[in-house]
Amino acid sequence: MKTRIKMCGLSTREAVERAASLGAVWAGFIFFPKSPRHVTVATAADLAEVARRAGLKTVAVTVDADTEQLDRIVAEMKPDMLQLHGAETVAQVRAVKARHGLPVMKAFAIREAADLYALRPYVGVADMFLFDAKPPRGSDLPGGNGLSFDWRLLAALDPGVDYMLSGGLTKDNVGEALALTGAGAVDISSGIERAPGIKDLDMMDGFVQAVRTYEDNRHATAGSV
Ligand SMILES: O=C(O)c1ccccc1N[C@@H]1O[C@H](COP(=O)(O)O)[C@@H](O)[C@H]1O
Repeated sequence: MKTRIKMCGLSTREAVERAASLGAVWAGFIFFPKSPRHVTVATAADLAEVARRAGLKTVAVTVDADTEQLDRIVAEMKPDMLQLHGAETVAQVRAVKARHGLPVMKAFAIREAADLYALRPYVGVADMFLFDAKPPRGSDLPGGNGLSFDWRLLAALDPGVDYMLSGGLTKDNVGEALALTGAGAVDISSGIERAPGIKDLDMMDGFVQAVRTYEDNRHATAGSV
């Protein structure tokens, strides 16, 4: 099966259209004012419309958002999925799902094996998981730091857990990340930027090409005797 790709932190029509033409599945929009990728709800609503028309699913990325903020994002942007990238509790995930009737992807920051225990109570509640690196000390950003974690830790995961691998992925390391984890979906933001918050269309091309090259090589190896 083809690796599903989410391109996150999109803030221009060009980047959204390129993500679609490259066959990405999801376009992510960041609602976190301290992020260089932050977009207003109005901008996200416009870009989400472009994304939908181009066949992309849209993801609203929020960090410990309150009810009022989520209500507004859902009403105006009409996302297909909510990515909760803060310290949202199981009860909050359940409440968000009940209120909005949308799938929720809960993000977890991973540095060591024990960090994976945190997701246990969310299994069966969150629709999908996202694994990112822990932010460096003093960082204002809970995600989008361009840092990766030890992908081998995911070997301990229950194979039934549907997740997206993220954190510091680039065209140069995504093949190794996929080989080590067997992830079915990847999420990239900084690795397709020429400067914080500025997506680079050539880097977007390069990333997707690297994913597809990995898949072609894997199939070729599997087919050889
Ligand atoms: O990208 C951001 O600025 C951001 C801000 C707040 C929460 C999440 C954010 N991004 C998410 O971070 C990961 C990894 O990004 P990167 O490839 O390492 O830059 C990704 O899931 C984004 O959705």
